[in-house]
This record gives sequence, C-alpha cells and structure tokens, in this order.
Amino acid sequence: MRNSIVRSIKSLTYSSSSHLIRRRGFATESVPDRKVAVLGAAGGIGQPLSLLMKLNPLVSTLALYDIANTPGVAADVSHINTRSEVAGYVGEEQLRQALEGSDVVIIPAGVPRKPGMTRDDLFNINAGIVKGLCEAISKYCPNALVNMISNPVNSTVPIASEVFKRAGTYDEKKLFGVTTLDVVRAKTFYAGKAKVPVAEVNVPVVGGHAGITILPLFSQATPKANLSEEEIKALTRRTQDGGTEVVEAKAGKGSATLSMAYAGAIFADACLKGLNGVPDVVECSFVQSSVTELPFFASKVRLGKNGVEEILGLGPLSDFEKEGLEKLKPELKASIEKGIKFANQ
Ligand SMILES: NC(=O)C1=CN([C@@H]2O[C@H](COP(=O)(O)OP(=O)(O)OC[C@H]3O[C@@H](n4cnc5c(N)ncnc54)[C@H](O)[C@@H]3O)[C@@H](O)[C@H]2O)C=CC1
Ligand SMILES: O=C([O-])CC(=O)C(=O)O
Repeated sequence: MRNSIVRSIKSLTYSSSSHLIRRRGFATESVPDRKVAVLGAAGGIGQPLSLLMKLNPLVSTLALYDIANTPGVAADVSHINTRSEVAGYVGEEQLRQALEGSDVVIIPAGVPRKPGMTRDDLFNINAGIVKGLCEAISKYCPNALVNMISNPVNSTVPIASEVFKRAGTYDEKKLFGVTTLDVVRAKTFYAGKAKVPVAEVNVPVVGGHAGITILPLFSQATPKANLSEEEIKALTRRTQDGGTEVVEAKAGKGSATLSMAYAGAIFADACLKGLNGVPDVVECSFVQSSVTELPFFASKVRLGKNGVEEILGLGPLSDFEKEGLEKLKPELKASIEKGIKFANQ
C-alpha cells in the first residue's frame, strides 16, 4: 500500500499523443487504454479527484459526470498536459455516454455530513442517488470496476450489489467500497505517535466505514513501535472519528474532500494497476467477503485483471482488536441489511 500515484508521477514521463510510457533510462513500454468515469465530478471530492485522475498516466479517457457544473470542471481539467482525453457530461440524458466503455467508475455522488450527523443520516438521500447510478452502470458498463465513495458506504455497497444482481450483471469481484481514507488516516496518526517516517508506514484497517465499524489493526502496523495500550486505544478512536474531526472543523461546510480525493485516487490507481496485470497490488476495501460471517467486510484485497483476485484474512489480532471486531459486527450487519432491504423494496 505505497503511495503509488506520487511514485508514478515522479518516475514516469508520458505523452498525451501516444499510449506509450517511458521510464527514464529504460525501454519504452505500452499501457492499455483505460477509461475512468467519475460520477459526482463537480462536487467537493469530485473536483480534486478529477484533477488527480487527470494526473494518472494509466488513464486514457476521463469522463466527468454530474447533475450540474461538469462542463466547467471538464474544460478546466482538460487543459492539463497529461495523457487522458477529458469530457464533461451533465444530466441524466448524458449518463450513458459518460459510462459507456468505462473500465473503472468512481462514485462520489451524494450529500455529505454536517456536524451532529452520522453517516447513516445520509442514507435517505444517498441511497436513491446510488441506486439510480448503479442501474445505469448495469446497463451501460456492466463490466466496470465500481469504486463506491458515497456514504454510508456500509449500506451503499450492498445497495449496489442488489441493483446489479437484479440486472443480472453482479460480479462480486468488481464492487468495492472505498475505505482507503481510513488507511490513510491510520498511517498518518500512527507515524505521528510512533515517530516513524510516514512513507514507510503500513496499517491494515478492516470492518466497515463508520464509527466503531472502522477497525485499524495497529498490532500489525509496520514499522513496529513500542506504543502503550492507552496510546493504541487513542489512535484507534482518532481513526474511527477521523471523518467527524473534519466535519466539525469544516463547521457545516461539508466533510473530508481533499484527503478523500487523495485516497480515492490511490484506490483507483490500484484498480487500474490490477487490471493492467501489475502483480501484488494490495489495498484494503469493503467487499463481498467470507472473512467473517457478515456478507460484506473490509480487509486487505489483492487486485488483479478481473478486480478482486484474493481476499486476504485478518491475520493475528490483539485482544483489544478481537473485542473491537465483535463489537462492530451488529452495527455493520444492520447497515448491510438496511441497504439490501432498500434496494429490494
Ligand atoms: N468513503 C469515504 O471515505 C468518504 C465518503 N464521502 C462521501 O462522499 C459523498 C460526496 O461528498 P462531497 O463531494 O463532499 O459532497 P458534495 O455535495 O460536495 O458533492 C457531491 C456531488 O454529487 C453530485 N450529485 C448529486 N446527485 C447526483 C447524481 N444523481 N448523479 C451524479 N452526481 C450527483 C452533486 O451535484 C455534487 O456535485 C458524500 O456522501 C460523503 O459522505 C466523503 C468523504 C469520505
Ligand atoms: O465523515 C464523513 O462523513 C465523510 C467520511 O466518510 C470520512 O471522512 O471518512
């Protein structure tokens, strides 16, 4: 789980007119054409995420879709002299064009939290938005990898799975809840407390993406550090409350957008690398899973040419983590069931 985007940008030069990528000092190699669609591209996450995807040399076509304001965002981003061709699509009548041919669809469409709200409070509005977008995906790009950012992720991913099942297009290997921001936060907070270089830190985060369902496994963090039980508990709480920390600091102006765009770009890059056959691409994600008795669960996932190649187990847990795992299950189960019920009513 390295910072692959930054690495790509540093180590590669690329041409906007050909699909060749030249590693400085090494032979030229070709990369396949890949279309990425961002749904909700004009929003707080959508705009910086579109920028970051424009910087990604693995993308050849970037489709920016929203219900408003995408022409401006697309015109702006399109002037950046990188490989991908950019097009903006606005309104439902252009959704088909935005989606057709997509390899990866990233969904940050929907309303964000305000102080005092839980992610589940967004369900009533976002569930319908996600359902509509997934119906379109099942029609126009049923083979795309779907990166679900819209909250509550613990419910929106099950909604997507039900929509795809109903359409006969469900492939559990291709549906991902994006939990990368939890990993990004866990790494940052751990590095600060353990006083180790942040770029070297790895911390798996499992479970789901809301409050106590976010379970960072600091017992598996590397590089190892001698943190006290109290310090580990505080780091766990801060990771679980990271979203709320930003919501409160923004004081009514939304939730995490910039760090989320970064995290979303890391995860989409991992999906593209997997599709392109790069070996050993592993990220945490909320996917259909048999790691626990719950039908969906976030854990480390190996990405490959068809999406999920392997779901990795949890590994050894500390007593504190075992307790956290049992505590999160009822809430996560209820959120999953709420999504499934909504999609089928
Ligand atoms: N998975 C995660 O870790 C995180 C998830 N989020 C979630 O991401 C979502 C978006 O957050 P922000 O970008 O801050 O919100 P925002 O309100 O700034 O942007 C949302 C965008 O979605 C668009 N939209 C609404 N309905 C749409 C539809 N039917 N089709 C296409 N676009 C549509 C809006 O026009 C707007 O441009 C929220 O649900 C938020 O909770 C936020 C941070 C982290
Ligand atoms: O907290 C929120 O509402 C947005 C989010 O999911 C996060 O920042 O992790």
